[in-house]
Amino acid sequence: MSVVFVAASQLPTPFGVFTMHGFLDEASGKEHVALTLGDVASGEPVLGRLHSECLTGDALFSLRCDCGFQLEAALRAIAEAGSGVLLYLRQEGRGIGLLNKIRAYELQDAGADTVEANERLGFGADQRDYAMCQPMLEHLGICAVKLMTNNPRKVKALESYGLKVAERVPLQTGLNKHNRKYLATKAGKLGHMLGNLHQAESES
Ligand SMILES: Nc1nc2c(ncn2[C@@H]2O[C@H](COP(=O)(O)OP(=O)(O)OP(=O)(O)O)[C@@H](O)[C@H]2O)c(=O)[nH]1
Ligand SMILES: [Zn+2]
Repeated sequence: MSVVFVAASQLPTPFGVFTMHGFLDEASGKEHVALTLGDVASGEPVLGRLHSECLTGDALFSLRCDCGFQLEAALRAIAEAGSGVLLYLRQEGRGIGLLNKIRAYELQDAGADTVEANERLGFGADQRDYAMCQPMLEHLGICAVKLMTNNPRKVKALESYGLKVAERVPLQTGLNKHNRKYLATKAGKLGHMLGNLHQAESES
């Protein structure tokens, strides 16, 4: 896989001033981003998140999923820790793309769950691969992470690329009445570890 670093700049956010590193995956043409804060290349495990693109949740305030809430919580946690990394991966809709995700939402509006909807459209339940993470993290000098995720596939994927996941840090936030079924399906069919899901349902 050829993932090349292109440029880096500052990215001030409400949580802190991150450094934004831009990468091009030459095979797919996808443009990925890493946000870092503090010293991430010390060799010690850094707080990290692999965040898959969700235009609807990350930018359009959608309550159908938990993505936007997780993005904010992860950046906040990194800022509080004083160092860490968030890889923003352009694998929208668990890899099926935005327009197909809207097709899948249409099927979900008619009663399908998130997995059934993908399958009815001829896709796998989760088509993501995380191969781009290895060269991105290597460029940043990161070999070990404390990974903020509820998704065991992300842990396995990083380990399969020779990266060390020193710890899994649960990232449960943003439960509301619109995403309750979606999150239950993630736990039931996709293996997400969402044991304390019902602790903090927010009104929407
Ligand atoms: N196909 C499809 N994709 C969805 C749906 N809801 C959210 N997504 C996508 O699912 C992905 C969620 O990614 P992440 O935030 O990395 O979350 P995750 O794999 O659930 O694991 P965590 O690390 O625990 O958050 C994003 O790419 C979203 O666009 C849906 O109903 N159908
Ligand atoms: Zn989402």
